[in-house]
Amino acid sequence: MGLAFSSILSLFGRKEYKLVVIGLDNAGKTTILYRVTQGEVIATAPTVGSNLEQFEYKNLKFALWDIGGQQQLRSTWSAYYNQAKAIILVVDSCEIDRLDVVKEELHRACEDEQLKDALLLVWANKQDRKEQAASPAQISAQLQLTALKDRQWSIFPCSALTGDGLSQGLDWLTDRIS
Ligand SMILES: Nc1nc2c(ncn2[C@@H]2O[C@H](COP(=O)(O)OP(=O)(O)OP(=O)(O)O)[C@@H](O)[C@H]2O)c(=O)[nH]1
Ligand SMILES: [Mg+2]
Repeated sequence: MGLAFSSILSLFGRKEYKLVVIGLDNAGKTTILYRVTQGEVIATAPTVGSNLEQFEYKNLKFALWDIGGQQQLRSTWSAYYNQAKAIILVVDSCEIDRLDVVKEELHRACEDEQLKDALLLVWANKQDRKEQAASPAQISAQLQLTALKDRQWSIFPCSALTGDGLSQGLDWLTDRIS
């Protein structure tokens, strides 16, 4: 049965894994999307709706969904969760004032039945702003990541501008998928 299934998969091409990027407005989600899929930093405008890009990493195929993070758009996030292999939470590490709101949104997402088996990767973005950026440990504590039960999660510092930390996050994901 397993063999037959894998032959069918190879007939129609390799499986594609769905990743959904969430986070508050201005966190850097769209910048990360294009950094990861095109390898460059592009000028962004606030996302209304979503962006979808496909990419390959370590021989795995991914569909990366980036959703608008403005307050009035957050109720639409769950419409993207179906079949997601992982949720990627992008946090602006310099916006410590809004970590409480991030925490609420994250814990709401984690309670969604559609995400019960999804991996959680947290990118503590904007670490290039060294003076202002909170550390992953501080962000992890504020978001109460250790309170997430039955969930594989990890947090990585990163900068969409410099590209630092993005491959470490993707490595963590692919190690758990392959
Ligand atoms: N310094 C710094 N700025 C960043 C970084 N990543 C993104 N930005 C800037 O943050 C701003 C918002 O980036 P976006 O990628 O549009 O943010 P978003 O999360 O997609 O926002 P919404 O679409 O409104 O949800 C832009 O001015 C980016 O250039 C980073 O790593 N470091
Ligand atoms: Mg955006």
